[in-house]
Amino acid sequence: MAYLKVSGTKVVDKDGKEVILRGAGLGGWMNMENFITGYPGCEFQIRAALADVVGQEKSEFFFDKFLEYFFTDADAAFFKSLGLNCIRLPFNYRHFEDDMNPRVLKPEGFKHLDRVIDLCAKHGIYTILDLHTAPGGQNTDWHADAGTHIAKFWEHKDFQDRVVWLWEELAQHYRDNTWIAGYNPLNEPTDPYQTRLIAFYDRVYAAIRKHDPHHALFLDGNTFASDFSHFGDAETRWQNTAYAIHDYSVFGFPAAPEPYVGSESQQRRLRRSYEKKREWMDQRGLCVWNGEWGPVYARKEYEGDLTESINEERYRVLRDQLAIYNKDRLSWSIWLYKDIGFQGMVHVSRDTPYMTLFKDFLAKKHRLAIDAWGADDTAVRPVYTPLLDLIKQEVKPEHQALYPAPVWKLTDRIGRLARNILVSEFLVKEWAEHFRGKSEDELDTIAQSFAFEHCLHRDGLNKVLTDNANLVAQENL
Ligand SMILES: O[C@@H]1[C@@H](O)[C@H](O[C@@H]2CO[C@@H](O[C@@H]3CO[C@@H](O)[C@H](O)[C@H]3O)[C@H](O)[C@H]2O)OC[C@H]1O
Repeated sequence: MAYLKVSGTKVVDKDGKEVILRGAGLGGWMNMENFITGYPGCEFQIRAALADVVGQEKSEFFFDKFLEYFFTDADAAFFKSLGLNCIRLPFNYRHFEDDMNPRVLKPEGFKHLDRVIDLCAKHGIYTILDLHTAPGGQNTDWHADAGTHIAKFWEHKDFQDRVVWLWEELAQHYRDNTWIAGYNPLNEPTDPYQTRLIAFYDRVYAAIRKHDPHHALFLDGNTFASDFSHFGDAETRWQNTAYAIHDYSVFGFPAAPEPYVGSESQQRRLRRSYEKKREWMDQRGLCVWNGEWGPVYARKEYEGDLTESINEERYRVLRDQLAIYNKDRLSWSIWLYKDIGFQGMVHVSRDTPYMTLFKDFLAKKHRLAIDAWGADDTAVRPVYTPLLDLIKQEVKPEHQALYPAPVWKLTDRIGRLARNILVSEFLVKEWAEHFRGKSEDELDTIAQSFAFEHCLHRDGLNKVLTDNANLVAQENL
């Protein structure tokens, strides 16, 4: 088999035939995330806390088992059966490099990544490798696993040097694997000055190409993959490269300004926000990949009787987004394949050992709104309103919109710092304490909760995806 390539606006195979990549992201796996796997804060915090409670060896055992069960042959077979052909694989740099031992490759990092790439290949599924975290944090959010809202990656050359080094290692390891559709060197950068991102991309491009002239690159726009306005003529320096937008629509989230009914003006808004993100590529005839998109879903335990109607509305957003993408023959990767029940195509059943163990804790997390993604802060809003009012009163309006504004409003910033970073931090130990005294067998059973066999399917979402797969197959879209 030969490598896929980017040619003009398309991804093509060796015969120049267009291949539209349609799939999902394996978030929460080699880069764990709070709302996906159910812990508070960031991955580095819960890993340290679990080691404190059960010891380093048992903690490593648990996480290794978690990585194993999270994606197996059964997952790949199911994924393929939905008519999808590509999985984006987000991973945390810490699997490959220790902060206390920089630039020394940890070969064990390849264990599960290689395994899943091969499993996917066996089922005819392409993969895209996504470095989802970088030393210091390349963006302001929890999924950069830095524990802070300041993206230090942009301020320390050494952090950037380390990522360039890591991609050289990865490129050497994967250069011959034709089932890898390409590399996505940095998830959702937020560089407040914009220019440092382009300089970094120039460096990482050259570093990868030194070892691997074949694989396509998928480069995210700045500010959570939404803004290419400062890319200038950079595309002239980068060959075999596609550009990644992340096309989340506010209509797919609890913060939607109004119920989504698919009205003309709502559809126009969906399309406008998508077109704005891809403007730079369209002006230059470049290839676009939508690396993340998709609504979150209501849950019976929180939204009660409204659950089904809310979710029907979200499926409608999904269908309308897909109609837009089909028209443009867009390659996309929906967020997300598996989780504990908020956004995934499959989710861990509530009667598993993990979900039973954490039932009350998860309810508390929800009440305190300590995960940022799709948060419902109703129960705690009165606590934070005085802080918001104070800032509004005391800070000049022109100083209130700190980057990444306008994507982050003032309320988002307060929520991120006060709830998602500060309050979360206090709950890390409580999460880890649930494991105290557990034997290896018990830890294994808990980790097994994430296995495909113990997951339920989000049928509404999967039906939209398979209907779409049938449609595009019939109509050659
Ligand atoms: O790991 C993923 C992560 O990659 C993803 O990041 C978020 C993407 O959306 C950001 O906000 C959106 C920016 O564009 C506006 O148009 C949308 O309305 C916003 O939702 C957000 O700040 C990022 O954290 O999110 C999910 C993680 O699991």
